Amino acid sequence: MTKIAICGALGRMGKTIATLIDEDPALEFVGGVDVGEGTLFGKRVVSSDDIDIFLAEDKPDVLIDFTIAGAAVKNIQAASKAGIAVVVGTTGFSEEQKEENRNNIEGTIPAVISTNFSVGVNIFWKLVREAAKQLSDYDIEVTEAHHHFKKDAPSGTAKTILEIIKEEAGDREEMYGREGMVGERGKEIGVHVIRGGDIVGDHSVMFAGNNEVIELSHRAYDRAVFAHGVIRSAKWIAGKKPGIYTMDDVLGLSG
Ligand SMILES: NC(=O)c1ccc[n+]([C@@H]2O[C@H](COP(=O)([O-])OP(=O)(O)OC[C@H]3O[C@@H](n4cnc5c(N)ncnc54)[C@H](O)[C@@H]3O)[C@@H](O)[C@H]2O)c1
Ligand SMILES: O=C(O)C1=N[C@H](C(=O)O)CCC1
Repeated sequence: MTKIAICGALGRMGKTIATLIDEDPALEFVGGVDVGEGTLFGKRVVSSDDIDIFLAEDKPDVLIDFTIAGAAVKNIQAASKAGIAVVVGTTGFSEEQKEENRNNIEGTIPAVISTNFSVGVNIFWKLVREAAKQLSDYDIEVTEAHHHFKKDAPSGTAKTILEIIKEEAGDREEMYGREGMVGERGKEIGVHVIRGGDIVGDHSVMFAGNNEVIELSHRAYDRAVFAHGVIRSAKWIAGKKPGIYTMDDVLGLSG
């Protein structure tokens, strides 16, 4: 039985993940951490100020983090001190925060980090990579849409898409929306962010050439698609050697 705790337990993703853990006979939900205290599936959710005591007392095998970047850095540090594996889905990290996470993880604990835990998105990234490689001279536009409450922009998934495109099609300037006379320009990637309603997560990449357009897109209809990938990662990471792993490792798609 793998014991799991969640940081951000009372949030949208926290509750979705806890529901799947509760239904899985191979997993035990031991509680969580959030800004305020509460209970979830009969287990305590403590204030983030008490994370060290919580980890020492409830001893999870894996700590899952779906909070906000600043909080996630501290939670990963606490897991590292306690020697607990982590699965991190939080997005919006700065380069400095990513470096801090690497320092807290490498050589100390195993971690799966992904900007998107949906299996479909991980395959979508591979399709985008192939298209960017083959169509490196086309104009490329990235569009993402998320719900009204999403804090970071562009989404972590869109940032991963931008990294992939640049790796395959060469470095390009990111152009966030356009207004006025846009005139002549060099190679760029247009980035367009939409926020509204309860959109779970849409991403699309358009490759536009002369007389033709190829568009690749992924749409999530339910947060369960992310949560299922998180559960798969939590089962996979328990007992692994220290280091940072990706969903490719979890899904056996690397190499
Ligand atoms: N990687 C993925 O597949 C994936 C999927 C969905 C969401 N996300 C990311 O997960 C994060 C959370 O998304 P959400 O929709 O669940 O947000 P949310 O706002 O519903 O939930 C976040 C929770 O974290 C809590 N929190 C804030 N600071 C905290 C702290 N210091 N310690 C503990 N808890 C704290 C909040 O109170 C809240 O309950 C975002 O960064 C989002 O982009 C990633
Ligand atoms: O709802 C969110 O917030 C999501 N965040 C991730 C991102 O930033 O890419 C994944 C999709 C949903």
